[in-house]
Amino acid sequence: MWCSRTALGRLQRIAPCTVTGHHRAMSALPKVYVTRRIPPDGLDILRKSGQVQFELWDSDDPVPRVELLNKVKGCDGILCVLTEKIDAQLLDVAGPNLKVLSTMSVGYDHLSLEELKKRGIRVGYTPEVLTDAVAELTVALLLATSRRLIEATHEAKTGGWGTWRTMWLCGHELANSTVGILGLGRIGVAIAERLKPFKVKKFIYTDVEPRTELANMINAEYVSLDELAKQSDFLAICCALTPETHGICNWNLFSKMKKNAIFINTSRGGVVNQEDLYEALSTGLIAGAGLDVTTPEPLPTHHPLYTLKNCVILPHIASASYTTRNAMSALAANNLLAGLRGEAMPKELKL
Ligand SMILES: O=CC(=O)O
Repeated sequence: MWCSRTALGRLQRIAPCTVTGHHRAMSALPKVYVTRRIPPDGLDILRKSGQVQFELWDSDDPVPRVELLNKVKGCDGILCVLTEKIDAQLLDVAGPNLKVLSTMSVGYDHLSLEELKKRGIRVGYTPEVLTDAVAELTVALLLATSRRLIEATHEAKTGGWGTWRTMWLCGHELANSTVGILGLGRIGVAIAERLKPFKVKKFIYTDVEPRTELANMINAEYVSLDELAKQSDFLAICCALTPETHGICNWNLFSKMKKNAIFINTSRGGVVNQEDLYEALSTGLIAGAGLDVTTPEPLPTHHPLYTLKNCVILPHIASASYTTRNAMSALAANNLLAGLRGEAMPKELKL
């Protein structure tokens, strides 16, 4: 029977399944596997649709690969999150019934698009609904890094706060600065819109080609990657992780940056060469880095980047607001259902 309870060893809690759909006709309903406990709005949509029977990995932790491979067999649809690698092996195991893959993320570097396309599987993702939350967090991380907030609270808590000192915990301010954006999309624009009231002097950006319409919204100038590195006081990384952007933030880039520059990454850890970033931060080549994403995730607690006062590391929380995560889960559910009905998805990735 599709509904089963699975014991998964000591670390993993038992993953209860959830089945929805009309009982009378359940066996006729498309089968869907949901790879994680997703926020309630998305689950409600799936439950109330009466359109699918679905099983859920009802845990906050990722489904073990073996279990995932077992569960996707014969499925018509999969709703996944960014920790699941959707590759040829998984798609082969899932088999020919699989028509729709819906990811609850704007990023899709965990999906093998070529393999999906080859099999005619449609893909839904969740852009736009998370733009505000990600931009907000990026600004928070930028300010925490440039104004040294984490270091400062640590000093206050641990007795480092002596008298008021003239140069103690000085940081870098946004007023009159040049802000660079690597990869100008909706999120980059939303970040710039939020930074503008801080009296930023100039926005510059680079991308594979000029994004004139978006750039006009924030009066940003298109420059080369070299110029972006040279001119930016603050550099925000907003590009997708692709073979072209993998490791693009490396020694070559850092060595061209200003000594006072603050580097902020809320896209994917893979765009950064972390050894080079460590060197750049520890030798004072650049002033600081704020990272919401790393390689790997979680970043092991013994990683050298944690030893640096000028590196602020967050555990990939850019879209983590209640509203946004619910909106992402609702959109992922609606993408899945529309795809299974053979209709246009609210947000479909063009393969
Ligand atoms: O990183 C988060 C996402 O891709 O949605």
